[in-house]
Amino acid sequence: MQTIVLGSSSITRAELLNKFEVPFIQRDAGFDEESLRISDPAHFVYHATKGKMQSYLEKYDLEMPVLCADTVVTANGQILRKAKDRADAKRILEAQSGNTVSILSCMIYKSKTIELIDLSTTDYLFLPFDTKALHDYLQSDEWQGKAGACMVEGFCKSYIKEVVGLESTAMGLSVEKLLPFLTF
Ligand SMILES: Nc1nc2c(ncn2[C@@H]2O[C@H](COP(=O)(O)OP(=O)(O)OP(=O)(O)O)[C@@H](O)[C@H]2O)c(=O)[nH]1
Repeated sequence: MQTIVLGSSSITRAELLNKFEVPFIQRDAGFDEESLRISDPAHFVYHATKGKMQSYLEKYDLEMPVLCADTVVTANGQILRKAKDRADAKRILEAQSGNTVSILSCMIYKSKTIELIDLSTTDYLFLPFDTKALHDYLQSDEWQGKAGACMVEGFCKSYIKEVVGLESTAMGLSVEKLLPFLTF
């Protein structure tokens, strides 16, 4: 399998590619999502991913295929992105406690021969988060750098009452959907 570029600074996305044994190098795409003024979650995550890809291609060529992605969490129709600080993380997590949450991940894979664009959603019905467990999680700083301050494989896992969709999508990269295209 050809080595690709993960055009992302995300540790989680790197861990996902390693889990699926996809050979890659990692480069930051260097796009500022804060520049986007889009309230619709699907539009936001798509344009953020397009922006990352465009930013990457301004700096690098396509000698190696490149993969960019973006993830947002939504609850009550709001976009819940990465928390700015612990208080923001508390607000964001409380919006998800006992609630239906959708996590949207968009990815764009581009090589000299193909371009794949995928936008997937994983829906969770969470039980109410235990107050002390939430406090301890907030003290841990694990919420930092995570869309929605959420870790579906970590803190949030024990509160999952129902789930529809891939866990990888919820973690930031729908790798299972990418794999068939890596041999093109
Ligand atoms: N471990 C973990 N990480 C998550 C989860 N949900 C979202 N994330 C991560 O949250 C981050 C969402 O922020 P993005 O702006 O999409 O990506 P980033 O980390 O800033 O990295 P770039 O691609 O360089 O922008 C990504 O790194 C996701 O992998 C989760 O449930 N578990």
